[in-house]
Amino acid sequence: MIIEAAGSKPRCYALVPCAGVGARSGAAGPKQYEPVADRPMVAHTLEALGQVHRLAATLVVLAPDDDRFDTVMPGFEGERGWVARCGGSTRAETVAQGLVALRERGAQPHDWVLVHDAARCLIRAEWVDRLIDACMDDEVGGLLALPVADTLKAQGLDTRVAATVDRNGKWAAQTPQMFRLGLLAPALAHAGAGVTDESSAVEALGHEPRLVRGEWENFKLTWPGDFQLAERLLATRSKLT
Ligand SMILES: Nc1ccn([C@@H]2O[C@H](COP(=O)(O)OP(=O)(O)OP(=O)(O)O)[C@@H](O)[C@H]2O)c(=O)n1
Ligand SMILES: C[C@](O)(CO)[C@H](O)COP(=O)(O)O
Repeated sequence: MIIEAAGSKPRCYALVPCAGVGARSGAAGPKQYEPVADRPMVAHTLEALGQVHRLAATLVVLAPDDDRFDTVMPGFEGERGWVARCGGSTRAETVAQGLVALRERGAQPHDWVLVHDAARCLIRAEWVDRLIDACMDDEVGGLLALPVADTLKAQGLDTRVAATVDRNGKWAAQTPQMFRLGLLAPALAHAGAGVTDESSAVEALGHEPRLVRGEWENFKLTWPGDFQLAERLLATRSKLT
């Protein structure tokens, strides 16, 4: 259990892992800088997070040799926008290093950290607010996720079906994932570099994070075709607003 310091209300910080290479995307460089609806993907992500008023600051964690962010996001760094060039070779390492950077910037163990993939650029402020509302008074924290809608197949040899897996009660994890800094840091240290999301690390310590309904549109741009889909969705949004 994280003890709250007397008189100090927990703050919420966003931590955006942005140090991947995008190997599955087919892009020539890191996919977070690929243009989507006329802007680099990460610009959409950070614009949405900037509209979440309960976030005290957003920390973007870049690869140590990143030379693109400052060009595509001039003026991002300031009171509510922080950058740390300490990304690792896996997402979990990037997030763990980002937590150290948050501590160096004054975040406390009882503060909440909302980890959100740079690659989920269709996130909306209202969905982040939904997660904060659901988790703020929770002991552990939680994540946006969606109940699995398709029938699930387990792969056997040569892409043949080995079994059909019961989809009942199964959810696909999205981000943001929201945990106290003082729980998430030791959870990631315990889980190691290969863990694919924050929730699994927290679960491995015996906790049961809260599942908060996400949105289909909050998908992660992973494969080449995802970029055209995101482009179409963003175009529809700008016509509506
Ligand atoms: N070493 C890494 C790997 C991933 N990420 C970030 O984690 C998010 C989700 O990861 P994923 O979609 O897997 O991104 P990539 O690792 O870039 O893609 P791929 O696995 O296809 O190489 C992305 O915002 C990505 O930049 C990161 O910060 N550091
Ligand atoms: C964190 C995540 O986006 C939740 O679905 C996902 O686990 C990231 O996985 P990846 O293999 O790094 O894309």
